[in-house]
Amino acid sequence: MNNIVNTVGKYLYWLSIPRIGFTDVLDILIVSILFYQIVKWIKTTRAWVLLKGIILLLCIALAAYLLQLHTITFILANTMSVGITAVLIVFQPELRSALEQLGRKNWIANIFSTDTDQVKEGYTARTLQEIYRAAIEMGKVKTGALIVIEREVMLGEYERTGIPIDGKVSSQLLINIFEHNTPLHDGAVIIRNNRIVSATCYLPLSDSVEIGKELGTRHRAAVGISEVSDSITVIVSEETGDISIAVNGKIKHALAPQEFRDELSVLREENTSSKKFKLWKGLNRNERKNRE
Ligand SMILES: Nc1ncnc2c1ncn2[C@@H]1O[C@H](COP(=O)(O)OP(=O)(O)OP(=O)(O)O)[C@@H](O)[C@H]1O
Repeated sequence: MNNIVNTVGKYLYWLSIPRIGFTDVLDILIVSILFYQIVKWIKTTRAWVLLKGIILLLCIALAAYLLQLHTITFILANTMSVGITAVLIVFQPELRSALEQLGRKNWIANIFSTDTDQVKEGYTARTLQEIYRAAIEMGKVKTGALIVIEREVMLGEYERTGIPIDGKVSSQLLINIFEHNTPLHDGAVIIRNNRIVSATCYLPLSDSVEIGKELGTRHRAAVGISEVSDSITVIVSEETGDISIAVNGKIKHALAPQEFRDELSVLREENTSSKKFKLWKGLNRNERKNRE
């Protein structure tokens, strides 16, 4: 009898609810906020894609371990330690900018803010139509233009190199910005959430050898930004009036109007397919705003 009571007592001991003090709650709260802030930051950088890759690798490592696949477990365990050093080197610019922001940020306001201006709303058909119309018009008269359309990866550090605009996207505004001999025509325009956020932005230049020799720094800058982000960049050549698109480190040069329209429509499809659930509210709100 005593034995049974002792055994049950042992199990009940493990089942008993531990005492939670104020410091434990504070501890969990701080860790949760930190974790949330880190994930939020990662989501706005190209490290997000990498994080998904790391999670996949961890799943494979776990499966290999459970299935006793010793060689795969050994290889993954060893590459991961080297991988961490590689990640620190590759993402050195992002880490540096995060640490710089740490010093600049108003932390209390940031932690408790709903951060509504950071919410991605998705591009409306109207915005894409305005960009299309502006590029075609500028191409006809050979006005050089560089239009970066932000997607998941935030382009804040490039936006800060330019002059803030915060204007609704319209073909007239874009044409006006890139008009020769005006103060805003040099550099790139960045578009976020159907608004032109900044003009005269300086973009990183690509050193890819795949870019044709006939293409100069405007095209290199477009490819450069597409290498460090998931943005889509529209380039209008001042020399030829050709319209090109840079995406994922590649340039699609001298597009026909229909090809250009199709390339832009990718942004619209993103809203209506993969992000349907996440964005439907924001999209409607945005469309309503645009109709007003
Ligand atoms: N790093 C950069 N970031 C943003 N804009 C840039 C950058 N480098 C160049 N530009 C823009 O490109 C213009 C120079 O274009 P350049 O003639 O060298 O390029 P290109 O690719 O030959 O284009 P185009 O066919 O229009 O002549 C600059 O005046 C500036 O507006």
